[in-house]
Amino acid sequence: MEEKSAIRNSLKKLLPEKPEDLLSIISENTVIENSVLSLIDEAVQNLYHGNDTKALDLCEPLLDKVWEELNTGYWKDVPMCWRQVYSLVSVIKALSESALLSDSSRNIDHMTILKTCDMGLLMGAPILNNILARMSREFQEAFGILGKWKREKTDEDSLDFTQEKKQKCEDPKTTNDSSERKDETASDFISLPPPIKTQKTREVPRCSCPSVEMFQAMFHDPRHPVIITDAIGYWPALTTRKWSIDYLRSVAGCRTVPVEIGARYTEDSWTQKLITINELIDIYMKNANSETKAYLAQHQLFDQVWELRDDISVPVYCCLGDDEDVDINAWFGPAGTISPLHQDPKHNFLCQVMGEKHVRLYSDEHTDSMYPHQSHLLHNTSQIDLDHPDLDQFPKFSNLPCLECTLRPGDMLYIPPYHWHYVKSLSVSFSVSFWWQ
Ligand SMILES: O=C(O)CCC(=O)C(=O)O
Ligand SMILES: [Fe+2]
Repeated sequence: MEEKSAIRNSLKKLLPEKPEDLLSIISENTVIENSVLSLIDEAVQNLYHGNDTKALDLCEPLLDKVWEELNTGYWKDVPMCWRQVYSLVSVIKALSESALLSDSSRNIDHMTILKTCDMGLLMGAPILNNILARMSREFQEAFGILGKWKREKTDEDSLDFTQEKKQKCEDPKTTNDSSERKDETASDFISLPPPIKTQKTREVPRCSCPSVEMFQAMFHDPRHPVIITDAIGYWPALTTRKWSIDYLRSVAGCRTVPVEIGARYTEDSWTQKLITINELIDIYMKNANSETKAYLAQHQLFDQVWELRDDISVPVYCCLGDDEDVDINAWFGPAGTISPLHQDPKHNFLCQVMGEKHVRLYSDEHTDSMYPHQSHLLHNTSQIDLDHPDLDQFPKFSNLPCLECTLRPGDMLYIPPYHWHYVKSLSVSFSVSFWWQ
């Protein structure tokens, strides 16, 4: 009982002092109807006056109303104020739930509250210096969900590896080690896409931690893919808090995330759903050949789970662009996930943290021979299925030069803007991509 009220109090400390300050995130001339505004006002007043039951009961109809607004039309056209209100009501809901943890008639447990925070983080827009991310961190810590990896800053966290950085670029044929494929869960064999004999295929070159100037002169300006080695080895994710299935469960297992369900996003049966990371692991990762693939793909997990953000760093080379504006995405899934041949508009560092991935690359100079889909939604994706290439249907593709590689933990692949890429995981895999420009 005491522990529960301690949790509630530590969460309440994150709130602004006065109800007006919480309400101030809604701008004066908003499109939100007065009836909704007065419900929000009532919920906030009840929360600040300790009427948690009343505050919580007001949240359900409010969230239903906002949900409807969020799901009308295209996501990009949804007015930002509705997303902010979704976050605001999620804050009220999570706080009043935390106060009612001991109320046996309510059936609220730690998962209920984390789910409320996550729904706000996923559907809402950040408010009050990302209060929902701060609340979920506080909540996980207070509830002891962070387990044995509970954060403790050590000197090793800030280890600087610069002294060890060697500047040398090598031919991949001589440096590709034959390290064995290791993987913690299923190790069934995942087949590579068939080689296309008419294409001249080379390995992506590897370069050990070049200086920024050297990277710019050799790869960035001429826009050549390269695997930079020895550049991210100091990340806590690869050292002190070495990521593993157990570690991810411990830090983020209870968190709700969007996953893609289906072999690849070009298929009709492909869909998305919200599940916890524990469910992703238990249901989809234990059997590599499981019929249905689930992939936590292109998700800004690090804005949601701050503990994981502390385990990685933005690569130094991003200073060649606007390093304030880097999109960091997580890609976590079982063996056999496929990102079909596609292109993205920004520079990319695809960093491998757990497991292995096979990548094929084609230069943007050959876009004419890549047969992009006609539809607006898939115009950045090729119609060519690399796992079953049909060269009669796509003849111009047959003679293109191809680059390929296998990414292993510690590898950082530079993909220049608009370079076509196909990615298949060969084991349970976690990659982090940095898109920058
Ligand atoms: O790792 C993957 O499955 C795809 C990564 C990707 O397409 C990207 O980082 O742009
Ligand atoms: Fe991509």
